Amino acid sequence: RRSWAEPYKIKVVEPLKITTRAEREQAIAQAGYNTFLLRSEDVYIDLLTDSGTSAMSDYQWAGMMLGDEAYAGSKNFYNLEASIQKYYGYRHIVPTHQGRGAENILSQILIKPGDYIPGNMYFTTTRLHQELAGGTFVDVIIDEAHDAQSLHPFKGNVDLQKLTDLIERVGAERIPYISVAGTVNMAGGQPISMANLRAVHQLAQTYGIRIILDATRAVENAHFIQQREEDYSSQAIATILREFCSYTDGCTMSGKKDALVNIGGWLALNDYNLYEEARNLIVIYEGLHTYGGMAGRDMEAMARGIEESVQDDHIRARVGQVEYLGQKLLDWGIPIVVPIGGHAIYLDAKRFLPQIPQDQFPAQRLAAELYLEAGIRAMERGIVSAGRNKETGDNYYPELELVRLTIPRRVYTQAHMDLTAEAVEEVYHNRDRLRGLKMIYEPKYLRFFQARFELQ
Ligand SMILES: CC1=C(O)/C(=C\N=C(/Cc2ccccc2)C(=O)O)C(COP(=O)(O)O)=CN1
Repeated sequence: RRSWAEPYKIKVVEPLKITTRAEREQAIAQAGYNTFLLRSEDVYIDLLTDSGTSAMSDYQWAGMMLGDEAYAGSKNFYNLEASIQKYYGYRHIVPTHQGRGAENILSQILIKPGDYIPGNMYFTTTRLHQELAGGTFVDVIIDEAHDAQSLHPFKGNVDLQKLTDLIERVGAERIPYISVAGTVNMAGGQPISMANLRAVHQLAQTYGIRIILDATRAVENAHFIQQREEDYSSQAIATILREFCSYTDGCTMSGKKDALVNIGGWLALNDYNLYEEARNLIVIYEGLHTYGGMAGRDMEAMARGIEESVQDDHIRARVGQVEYLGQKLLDWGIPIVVPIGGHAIYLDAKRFLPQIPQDQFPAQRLAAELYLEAGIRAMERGIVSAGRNKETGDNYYPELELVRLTIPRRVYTQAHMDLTAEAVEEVYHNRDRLRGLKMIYEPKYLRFFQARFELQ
């Protein structure tokens, strides 16, 4: 079997600074042991997020020079609208500056206080916007998704019994929509199968309940459908994506992931009346309905990024790089979430650091240690990210206590992956000496972004 290589060559590079351990000890202490508070210049390999960190192509950069910065009616908006309609299949498009812009508008037009929004595992910003609109998120994902070691090929699947139970308990009129994410970030970038989404669609139709897709990484989800569902093994990614979206009534989108841009997003809706409401809120929160918080050049880059993102060679290489890193770690016995996800490797901090109780933030500690070891920045995806129950104020104690090594698209080489694997292995080798953290500053919302910690 011939090795695979990236379907692109590199034309522009950004030199990276390599720091000393002493410099990193100072930097992480000043950052309160929170990788979000590190300066980018103090980071060697930045695996914090795949959001907004991808490299654009020459085709996209050329598009940046074609920015029509007219306040209203920019031609780049119509190019973007056409690209979304072509590849995602939705009828009406409302541009937003990024995913949260779409989540804010969607929540305001669809959620009433006392509503329930079922979804396949929570996502931090999505759930917060649902709660700010007076809704309650209800997790209806299959149980296997909460088990880091389960090899279920589609851990993003909805448990139809859990969904039915909720609908029977609260009534369909209290459920403005079902929130489906493909892939599921907090479960480890895990896909939902086409068969399951089709079944959710059929169930939703019997109750007259809408489905809104979080399409942020739906192209990666299409890759797993192509690889793991036999009916789709010979279908193109673009074809799979269109069918996937056709089972939903609209989507929120962070273009900063699949769509290969540094800023951008949208809210897509098939229902004209909902679109009209969303379009009216855009002029309050995002600007005009033909730019939604983006410059013309950003819309052009995203229109072109969408086209590139659905190419089979691109997505195979993208997910292939994640699999390459994950397989190395599995071969060395490092505990990670399986199956390997689409955009990141998730270290299982519960198994990595069993000596640290969850309320001393093992994933937070592990992310800090990886930075100290090699200047590699990862993200805590455990108890700190899970936050507090909005009613009781108690910490959530999630099954999954993870450190996410998130791979930006078209940025790092295989050598960076090799070095990352070696650094993780080194930390694993010395893991017994690590102790917990205590939180010394806790923000009210999405605390993981700005919280500060000290060594126990
Ligand atoms: C599935 C999904 C996402 O992953 C997503 C953003 N992800 C991000 C960025 C992020 C957001 C919140 C906490 C930490 C990191 C990621 O690092 O994974 C958004 C919001 O989009 P936005 O950032 O453009 O507002 C909606 N849905």
